[in-house]
Amino acid sequence: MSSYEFDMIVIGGGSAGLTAAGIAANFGAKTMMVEADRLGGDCTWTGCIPSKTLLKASKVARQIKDAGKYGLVDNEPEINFKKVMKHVDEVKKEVYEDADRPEIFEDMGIDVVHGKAAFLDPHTIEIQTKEGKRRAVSSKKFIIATGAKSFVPEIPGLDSVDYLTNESLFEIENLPEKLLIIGGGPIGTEMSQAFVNLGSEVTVIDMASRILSKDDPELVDILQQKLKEQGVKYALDASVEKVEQDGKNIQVHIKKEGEHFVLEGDALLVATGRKANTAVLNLEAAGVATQNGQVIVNDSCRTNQKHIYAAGDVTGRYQFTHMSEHMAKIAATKAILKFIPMKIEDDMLSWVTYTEPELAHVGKTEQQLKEAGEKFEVYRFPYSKIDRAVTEGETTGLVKIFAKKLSGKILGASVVGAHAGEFISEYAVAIKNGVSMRGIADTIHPYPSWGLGARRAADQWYIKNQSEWSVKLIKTLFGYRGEVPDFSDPDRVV
Ligand SMILES: Cc1cc2nc3c(=O)[nH]c(=O)nc-3n(C[C@H](O)[C@H](O)[C@H](O)COP(=O)(O)OP(=O)(O)OC[C@H]3O[C@@H](n4cnc5c(N)ncnc54)[C@H](O)[C@@H]3O)c2cc1C
Ligand SMILES: NC(=O)c1ccc[n+]([C@@H]2O[C@H](COP(=O)([O-])OP(=O)(O)OC[C@H]3O[C@@H](n4cnc5c(N)ncnc54)[C@H](O)[C@@H]3O)[C@@H](O)[C@H]2O)c1
Repeated sequence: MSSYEFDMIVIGGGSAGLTAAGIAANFGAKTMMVEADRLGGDCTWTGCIPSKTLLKASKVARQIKDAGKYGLVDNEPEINFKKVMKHVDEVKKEVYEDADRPEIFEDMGIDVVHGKAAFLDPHTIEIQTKEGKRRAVSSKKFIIATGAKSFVPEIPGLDSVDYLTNESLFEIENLPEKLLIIGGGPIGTEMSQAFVNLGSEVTVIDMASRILSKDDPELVDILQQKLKEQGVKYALDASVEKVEQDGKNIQVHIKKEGEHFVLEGDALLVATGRKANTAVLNLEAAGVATQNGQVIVNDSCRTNQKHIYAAGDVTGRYQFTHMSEHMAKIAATKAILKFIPMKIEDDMLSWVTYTEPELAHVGKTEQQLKEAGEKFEVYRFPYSKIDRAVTEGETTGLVKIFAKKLSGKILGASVVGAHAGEFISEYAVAIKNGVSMRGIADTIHPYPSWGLGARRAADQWYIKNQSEWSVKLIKTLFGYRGEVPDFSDPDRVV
């Protein structure tokens, strides 16, 4: 019998913590979950849910503006921003009530405790409640799932202006007239579209030469072109020199191509990455190793301490809800059942930026494949050839698949366009289960579904593998008398 009070303590109740605690309890471990704030974490309260709800409201506004393209009348949407934000708030609460409430986890037998946890020694944590009460608890095993918060760079003057981060953005009551965003990553890009559609003037400032630097440049260009058409302005390759408050306005001083410019807005969103929540955990007491403040884990999500695992944003490895859940599943299973072979499926990493058009990716990027010296073909298929895209007036888009020429083995895929986030799941299933381009091409997909676009894109594998000599061989073997098609363009789309 263990001398510890619990078999498992999960620290943090966000996407990773909730998943890990649920799995641990399900395996019969006496489990405690400690949460400093509200169960649900970043995703429910300050991340995915509010951002996607705000984006949806903004997309509806855009549809009203652009109704003419469906034969209806273009109209200027009447935007009551307070109501929009009330709706965002209601959706957060709905998700919390449905999936994150403490009672749901208490019903699984989990001891849910509110308070901030810090290690006292490798097997004991101290929990400090909001009221200042302290309690020490011991456990045989731990999973650290304390997430991350916004990283704010040291820009002169930033501390003296009222800037926003994802933690405060979804609490604002008034629509900014001019919103400046520092950072053109997923947060900056999604929010630039949300606010421009709702009527703000938006400028994105980034020190990099392009937005969404982890995504395929060809596809990012397509998305960025759309965002520019909708009114988003960009100051890229720009270094932010200082920030100043000028009455109600905020001035951002930038240097670009050797010249100095001042951008002015009534709101400033800082979206420049994330910083792991490890400062208060006292990880030294547990002997857990970190790098740049992030908990170091191996592919089984184990730290350098055999009984302590970590999952999600606190590890700094991926910073997506689905990856936090994937890691939590591995961490909890490995911690409880030790010998089950499970590891992070890096090759299957996927993500979606939920703009309109969406931008999605799974598996290896073209750049990664080139760097690894891998031989592969790129199969492109434009949305303009997908009948459903035509009927829906959503022809801006491109499917790009990276696969082996002969076997058709899929190594990665990137899609920009409507429902790209759904497309990408088909490629994720294919990569995981070894379904080749031919396998997708030969699978019946209903007409005229979006999914049929995935099949048609896979048909390109047949097209690219056809050649003049193969047709000539067929003709000779069977005595056929037709013409040999023109194969001079290997990238022709059929
Ligand atoms: C604006 C925005 C939009 C996003 N959109 C998407 C998206 O569309 N899709 C996607 O996949 N990902 C998205 N993400 C990323 C996603 O939100 C995170 O990857 C995910 O929430 C991380 O989950 P986590 O459990 O690791 O951390 P968190 O959700 O941050 O949970 C950590 C929890 O630990 C608690 N905690 C911290 N320290 C302690 C302590 N000492 N003791 C006790 N508790 C503690 C915190 O209060 C928190 O509740 C978005 C993020 C942002 C900011
Ligand atoms: N749809 C999604 O899945 C989704 C949506 C939002 C956020 N997220 C997650 O949240 C994480 C954080 O998002 P993010 O957009 O804050 O971070 P990010 O790290 O992806 O992008 C930050 C951007 O800010 C720029 N930057 C950094 N410091 C700067 C400075 N001083 N001046 C000018 N530019 C600067 C960088 O060049 C980069 O382009 C993402 O990595 C992602 O994993 C996911």
